[in-house]
Amino acid sequence: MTFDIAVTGAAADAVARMVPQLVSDGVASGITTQDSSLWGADAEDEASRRLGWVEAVAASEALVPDIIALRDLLRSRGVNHIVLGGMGGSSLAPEVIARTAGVELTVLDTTDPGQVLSALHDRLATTALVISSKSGSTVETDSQKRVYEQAFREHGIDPVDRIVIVTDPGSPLDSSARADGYRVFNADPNVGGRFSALTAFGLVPCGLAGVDIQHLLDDAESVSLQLALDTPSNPGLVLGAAIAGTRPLKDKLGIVADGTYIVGFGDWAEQLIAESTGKHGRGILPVVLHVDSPEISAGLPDLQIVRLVHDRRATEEVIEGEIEISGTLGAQILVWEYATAVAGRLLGINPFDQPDVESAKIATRGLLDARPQPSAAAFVDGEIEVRGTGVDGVDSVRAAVDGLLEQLGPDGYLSIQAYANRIAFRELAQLRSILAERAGRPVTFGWGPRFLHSTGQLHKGGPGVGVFLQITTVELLDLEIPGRPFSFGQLIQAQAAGDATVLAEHGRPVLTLTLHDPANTVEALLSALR
Ligand SMILES: O=P(O)(O)OC[C@H]1O[C@H](O)[C@H](O)[C@@H](O)[C@@H]1O
Repeated sequence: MTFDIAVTGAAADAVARMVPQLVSDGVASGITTQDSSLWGADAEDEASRRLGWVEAVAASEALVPDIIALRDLLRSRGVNHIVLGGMGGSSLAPEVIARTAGVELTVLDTTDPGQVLSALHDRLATTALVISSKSGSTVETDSQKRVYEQAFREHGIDPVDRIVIVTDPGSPLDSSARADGYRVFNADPNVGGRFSALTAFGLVPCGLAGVDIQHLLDDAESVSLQLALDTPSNPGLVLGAAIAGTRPLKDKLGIVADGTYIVGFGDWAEQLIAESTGKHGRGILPVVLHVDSPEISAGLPDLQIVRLVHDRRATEEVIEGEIEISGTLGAQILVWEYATAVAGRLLGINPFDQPDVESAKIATRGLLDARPQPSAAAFVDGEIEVRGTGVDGVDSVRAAVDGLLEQLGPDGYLSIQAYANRIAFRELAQLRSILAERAGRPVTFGWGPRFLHSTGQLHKGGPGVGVFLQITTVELLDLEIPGRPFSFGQLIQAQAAGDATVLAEHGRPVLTLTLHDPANTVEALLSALR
């Protein structure tokens, strides 16, 4: 199994219409030789610093022996548990790679105090922490590092022996970590976060956890020549045209794991597609679905289904209108990166920037500085406070959510954003299918603050047709962030409130449900909405 793609229906029409032009324009070879002019003059400067991923496989080979040597050293010291602190492109790929390999890696991409506390209390004596941040300035990652440094010290462990840093050369984290004596792996600064899966960002945490990272690179290498060629069968051109060339554009992309051995691929692809394409009022909304999700059989004209199947045989039985893909994880990562770059060209956008991510960060910082009293709830239903759009004249959570769904347009979608402990309250994710039944439109589910570094860009910069259901939780225990004037609990609340403010400024409806003592209210919420 290397990589196979089959297209039917509108996707096949798009391939027939677009690929010959992409071939004659030399797009595949242009991407491979890092031609930064492929996305227009406005994107050229950024693209000139963002195409290093095309040679990531070759460049990363040199890292493998160092990572394996460090893994063995840590193991010889009794370290058998790896935690990864990082957000977005610095954590989504490692999670998929490790889960697919069946290797334990604790991914801490949160500011939820309960989830951070649980991680801190989990095998600290035999844990090493990888702190990954390209920019070296992401507040979540910095907070995770601070709290682990303190915990290690309190347990008589020198953090220098247990914390490994992955960052770009010259970042603030690079300088401070080197000064503090940490082991630092530098990544290629000419690769953006969401394209960094096959660089040190994907390889260091996974390799330390025990994944066969050489195998991953070999799988990617097996498609790299095919991807470089200006031929009609180039899978990067075919997939790019199939997802971004339909007319009218099917701008929701349902990603369905249907037999693939890859675990959680949609969670990684979400960031790649949403952050790369969702800007200037355009974009493709990734929607992670199950085989039995209501959207699949609903016949929605703007939803393109891509099914990740097990092998070539399955791709011979493609469901009409769908795209079917099989392939190894390494191959899939590289093909989807090429396809996303191709999609950016077809959509006429710069696939390498994320202009609207910063707005939520600014709003969060403003709230952390000013610490305003939270606005009064419009009403309280049981233990759930209700605020936001469409709550006038209603007095139940169910009626408020119905009011939100009524604001869905014919091309709209519902985004559920749960700022919560995604381990302890994983059943909150059931809200997706519960509300998809009722909404009749695509529904996405994201954990906050992790989605802010992923689909968050598209929700604010994309076509502007989403309606938003925020779930926030107030846990009984909070956790201080050493050396910071705010706690994890205050940070996550400010992140939720900041993003709600920015979405509202974009004219989008936002309904916020706040669950006090979530251990006792999550089930009540699910029951209220079933
Ligand atoms: O790796 P870092 O610099 O910490 O960035 C983590 C994430 O931050 C931002 O949200 C960017 O939009 C993402 O693309 C990036 O992956």
